[in-house]
Amino acid sequence: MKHQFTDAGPGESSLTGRDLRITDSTLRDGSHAMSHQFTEEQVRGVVHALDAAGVEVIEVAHGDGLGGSSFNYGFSQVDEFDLIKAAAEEAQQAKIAVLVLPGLGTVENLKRAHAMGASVARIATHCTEADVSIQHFAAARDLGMETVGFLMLSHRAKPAELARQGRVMVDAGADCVYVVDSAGALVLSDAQERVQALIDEFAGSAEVGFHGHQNLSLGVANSVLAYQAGARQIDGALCALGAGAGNSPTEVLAATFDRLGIRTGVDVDSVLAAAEDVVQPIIPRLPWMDRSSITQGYAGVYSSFLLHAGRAAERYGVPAHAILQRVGEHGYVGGQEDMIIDIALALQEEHAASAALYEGAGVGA
Ligand SMILES: CC[C@H](O)CC(=O)C(=O)O
Ligand SMILES: [Mn+2]
Repeated sequence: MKHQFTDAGPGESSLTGRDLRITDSTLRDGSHAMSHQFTEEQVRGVVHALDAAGVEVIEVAHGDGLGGSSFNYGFSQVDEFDLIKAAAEEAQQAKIAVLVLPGLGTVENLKRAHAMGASVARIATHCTEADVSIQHFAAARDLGMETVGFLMLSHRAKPAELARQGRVMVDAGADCVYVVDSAGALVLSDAQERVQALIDEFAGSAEVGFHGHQNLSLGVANSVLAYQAGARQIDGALCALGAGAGNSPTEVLAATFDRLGIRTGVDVDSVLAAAEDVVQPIIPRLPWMDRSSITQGYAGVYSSFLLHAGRAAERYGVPAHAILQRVGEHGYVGGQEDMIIDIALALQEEHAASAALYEGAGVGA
């Protein structure tokens, strides 16, 4: 059954006649791939192009959400509140969204983002920890913001458990809850079953969204399956700019849904131009499915760990994909970035020990 939005309200569009809302996260998830170095000029250019293409929600923040700029996660070049303000000034019709991870971003950060012009609060927790979002939903609703819950690393919870966690967010005030495939680890029916479980649980009382990553190259296919299961909010990023192998490319989502006759309200030609003319020239490295990012999808590792693992690999002389494989085996979650160093040191020690053994045995002498 197709869902039609009619009038503006929380979770709804002021546009009529579209079946699905695309939220673009180039300026938030893409911040991971940019090592959080977006400038105000770049933000204005991307917002202008997305807005003109008809994208209705544009997320802007540090890659790890409000308050993420830090030694542990990486410092932003420009204060995210200045970027949010610039985005809100630039947007003619699009809403500006922000992401908050309770424990990292605070209610005070949310209030400040709202004062800068953000009107959608996306509140993210690990997929089994939805209860830590409750006061943030209350604060967002008090501010009159549209509210979206983000259940991260959704592959780590079975559909029924994810639905229970989604219920916690809806009861706390979420207008929509996303199945977030942070590791790009969900394979087709895995994504669809999780979306379906939330749809059944909410029974129309809240929407369901899907946020994909390309580590196994399934972001767009999973998004289509999510739509077919009932998701009505789908995330993307121009040129796939996002953590790991990147997000589902917004321009591919727009083109694919258009070919399926599913209306997104996004003009395909304009969004293709936005990707090629505005984003491609400013990014140092296109997200790609290489050994490390595929390992993330395969082993179920948080996409934002990619560049942290790359830096540790360089520093300690061990392969990034080996670090990520082990992160997957340990099941580390967002916030445990420092364990990447621990693993790199352990791998370095193991390599040194096996090299000594090799030499001691006279092999290669
Ligand atoms: C660190 C927040 C994270 O990047 C949120 C997200 O986009 C995801 O979990 O995929
Ligand atoms: Mn993401």
